[in-house]
Amino acid sequence: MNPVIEIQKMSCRFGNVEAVRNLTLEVPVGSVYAFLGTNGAGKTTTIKTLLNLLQPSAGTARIFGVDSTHLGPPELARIGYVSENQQLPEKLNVQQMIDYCRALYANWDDALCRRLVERFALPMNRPIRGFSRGMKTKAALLVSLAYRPELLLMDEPFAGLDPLVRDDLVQGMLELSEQENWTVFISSHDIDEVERLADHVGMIDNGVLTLSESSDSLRTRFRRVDAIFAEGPPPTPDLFKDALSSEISGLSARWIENHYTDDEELGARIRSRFPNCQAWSSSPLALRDAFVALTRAQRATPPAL
Ligand SMILES: Nc1ncnc2c1ncn2[C@@H]1O[C@H](COP(=O)(O)OP(=O)(O)OP(=O)(O)O)[C@@H](O)[C@H]1O
Repeated sequence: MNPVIEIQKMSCRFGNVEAVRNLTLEVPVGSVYAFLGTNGAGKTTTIKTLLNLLQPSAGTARIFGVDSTHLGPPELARIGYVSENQQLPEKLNVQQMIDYCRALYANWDDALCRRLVERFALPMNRPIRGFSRGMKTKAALLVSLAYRPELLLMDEPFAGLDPLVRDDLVQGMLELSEQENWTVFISSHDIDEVERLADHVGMIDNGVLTLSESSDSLRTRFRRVDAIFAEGPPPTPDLFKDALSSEISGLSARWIENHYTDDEELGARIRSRFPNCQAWSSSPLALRDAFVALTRAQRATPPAL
C-alpha cells in the first residue's frame, strides 16, 4: 500500500533560514508517526508544508499521492489538523460549533461525535472563549475527529497541558486508533508525551532528519551497556567512538549501543574490542534517553562541508 505521506528531498526556506533541509520520509498507512524535535527544529514548517500552508523551496511532499501544492477540497476533507494555537470560534459553544462543522463535512459521524463529547466531558453550553487550554484542545480534537479523517496531522497538541488532560487525550486517541484505520502524524518536543501512541518515530534537528523508523526497531537497536574491566590500562574514550555516548569511571564504563541486535553478538564484539573486560550487562534504553543521546551526538558532529 502506498504511504499516506511521502516527503522527498524537501527543503523549506525563510530568507536566509533553511528551516527544513533535504527531508525525506514516509508515513505508512495506519501508523501513528511521532515527529520529534526541539524548539525551532522544523516540525511546524514540515506540517504546514504538508497542508500547503507553506510551499517547499525544493523537493516535494505528497499526501494520498497528491502533491501538497495541488491539494484540493477532496483531499482536505480526508485530513484533520490540530495545532498548538488552534483558532476556534470563540463566541460559539460546543454544540453550536458541532452544528457548524457538521454542515461542512459529508462524512460527519454523529455517533462518534457523541462518544467524543462523552469521553472529553466538555460542557456543551458554555462559550469556548471561557475554556481552559486543555478544554480548547479537546474541543479542537473533537471537531477534527468527528468527520473521520483518514489522516490526522497534529502539531504539538499536548504542549502546555497538565498530565491528567494529556492522559485523557492520549487515552481517547488510543481507543480510536484501535477502532479506526487512520494514520496520525503528531509533532512533539518530548517522546514521553507520545510514546504510548507512536508506532513510528522520526527525529528532526536543526531542519535535518536524524532518524525515521518503527518504535519496535528503535527499542531493539538502542541498549545501555555496563562493563567492568580487569586491572591494567583503563579503557580510553576512543574505544567507544562507535557508541552513542560513553562514560568511563576508573575500571568501569557505561555506554549506549545503537546497533544492538542480541547479547550474543554484543558479547562477541565486547570480547574482541575489550579483551580485559571482566563482566558486562546490557539493559533496554528508554526512548527518551535514546532521543537525548542522538540529539547530543548529532550536535557534536560537525556538519559536512
Ligand atoms: N515565518 C517565518 N519566518 C522566518 N523564519 C521562520 C518562520 N517560521 C519558522 N521560521 C524559522 O524556521 C525554523 C523552524 O521553525 P519551526 O516553527 O518549523 O520549528 P518547530 O520545530 O515547530 O519549533 P517549536 O517546537 O518551537 O514550535 C526556526 O528557525 C524558525 O525561527
